[in-house]
Amino acid sequence: MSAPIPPSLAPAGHSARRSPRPLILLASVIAVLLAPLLLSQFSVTLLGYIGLFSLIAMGLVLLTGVAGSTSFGQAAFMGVGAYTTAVLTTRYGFSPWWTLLIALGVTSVVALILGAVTLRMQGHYLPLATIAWGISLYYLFGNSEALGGFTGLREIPALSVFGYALTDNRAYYYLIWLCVGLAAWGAQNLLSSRTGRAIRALRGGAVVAESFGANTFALRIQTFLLAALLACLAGWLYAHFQRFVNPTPFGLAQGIEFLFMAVVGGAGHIWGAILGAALLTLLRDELQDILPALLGQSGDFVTVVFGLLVILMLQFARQGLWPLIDRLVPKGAPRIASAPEPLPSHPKPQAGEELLRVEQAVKQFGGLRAVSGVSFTLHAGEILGLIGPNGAGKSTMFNLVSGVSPVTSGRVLLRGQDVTRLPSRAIARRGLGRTFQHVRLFPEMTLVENTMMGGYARARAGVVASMLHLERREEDSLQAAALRQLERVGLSEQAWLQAGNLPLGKQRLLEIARALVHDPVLLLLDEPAAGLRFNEKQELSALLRRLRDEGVTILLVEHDMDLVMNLADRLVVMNYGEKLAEGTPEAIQQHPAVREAYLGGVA
Ligand SMILES: Nc1ncnc2c1ncn2[C@@H]1O[C@H](COP(=O)(O)OP(=O)(O)OP(=O)(O)O)[C@@H](O)[C@H]1O
Repeated sequence: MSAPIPPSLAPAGHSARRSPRPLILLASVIAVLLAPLLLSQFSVTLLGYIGLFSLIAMGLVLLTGVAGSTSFGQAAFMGVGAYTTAVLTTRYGFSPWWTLLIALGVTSVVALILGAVTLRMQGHYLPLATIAWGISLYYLFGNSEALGGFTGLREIPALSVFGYALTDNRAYYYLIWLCVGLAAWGAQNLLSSRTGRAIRALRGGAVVAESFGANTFALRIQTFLLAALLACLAGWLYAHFQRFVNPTPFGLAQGIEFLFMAVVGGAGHIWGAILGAALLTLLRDELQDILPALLGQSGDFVTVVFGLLVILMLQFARQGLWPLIDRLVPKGAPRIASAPEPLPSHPKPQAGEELLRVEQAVKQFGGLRAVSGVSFTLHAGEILGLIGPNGAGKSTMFNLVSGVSPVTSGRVLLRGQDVTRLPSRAIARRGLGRTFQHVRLFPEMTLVENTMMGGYARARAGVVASMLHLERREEDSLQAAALRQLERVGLSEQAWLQAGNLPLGKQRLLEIARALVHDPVLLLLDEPAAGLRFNEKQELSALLRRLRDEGVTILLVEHDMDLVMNLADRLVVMNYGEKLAEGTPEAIQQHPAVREAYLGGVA
């Protein structure tokens, strides 16, 4: 069945004119193709290095810029690729094309082991771990006699393609830039896909991505693996380009420089990786002659300059240089599919069906009982308000229901199924959608992209299908679902604007649209009226009432008594972690214990 998009959803805020971007891309490809014919041998070699470093910086864009996991150890993965082929070709006579497969395999094993051990680390522990393995692998290369020690391995054979030996730097240049082109295409595809959006969401913390049903640890591992494989490919190409390897280019200093490339170019942008690699490689080439002459002494002053450059970038252009360039070129109008397939939906509950049952839930934080034996039920088509004074345990209860933190004892059942011990992504996949007390959107992404994130669990395409752009139909369906929910919450006019441009009230509506794309059977709203103005609160009330009338079931944690009393069908009142009362808003307003403990003069 096709689901046409209403004409009212035509994209606003985009240029109707043709974007020059395809032409610029074509001109860049032609420039890359012609460069070896016009430039000196030295310049072609330099461009070859830029290509190699671009591959590694692209991996870092995905890993660090997009997924938010900082790595100083990518040079070590380049070393794994280079040394694997160096040893196998020089010592054992393997064909280089076989060694590519073996190197990718070895890198996968190393990356999966390192990733499994280190990627669970939070904060600064992960970068420290990447430094540790960067140093370890460097000394492993240097101290192993089998790997040629610090003097390295020589006479690595040239690659040959269809019997034609690539002994000329120009031929390598084309091979390297073919790899760069394919990697950039795949990475761009990935970033604009369902998986790419979930990887982007990792920066917002695991709780957000898990609330869409994404397995954040698996996403981190996949991104880590991808970055490692790109570095390995660069290392393999490097070994056959140089025909010689030693440990120096795979040390920590080089790992840091790769990170600089990504930061300077624009750590969140694939093209920024190429820009950063080009700028720093060309700058190093120029400065290593100029600086010693200028300063009258020899030494690695280039790294000092790079360090200062990165500090300045972090101070004045934290997103790197690419966004500054990108802003100058207008974007084309987005493509809107005309008749996409609908996405799979959760089976709809019967009116009045018991959706949620919380039985004697207890949450203990050390000596504090934040939730103490609370029970309640929620039926399909209801709005249930969870209220109570500050510190009463509402947010903790919200986290127990959504699986963000496990109960100490008691049970939570969703549609009759025990979900007590399930992680939040599994509960999300059973039909729970949620918003956050402090809005957790992605300000640089459009409203449509933000909303599409919510449909993660309703689509299937993984990393490989996304990189090869085989998920187009699914993407169309996700986009159509996102546009429909944006219209439902009244944001279709702004659909193609960046979410960061919205006032808080609209951002809260956008979070609701994102949760609705998930097709929730139960919607959890955590203080949706917090920080809203009077008009915005009225808009929110009207929307929630409309959603209830359309059959959406809502559990609402809210401080605004006017809003909650007028909206909720029933209320559960918590105080000091316990359930104080339960009933209709009218009954609650008359409840003596509630009046005394909480409502005071409001009732
Ligand atoms: N992770 C935690 N570790 C320790 N104590 C916690 C933790 N989370 C919450 N608490 C404590 O549990 C109690 C209940 O907190 P909770 O945030 O659930 O209350 P609340 O009703 O949502 O309050 P508010 O309306 O201010 O958001 C508080 O005393 C709080 O300090």
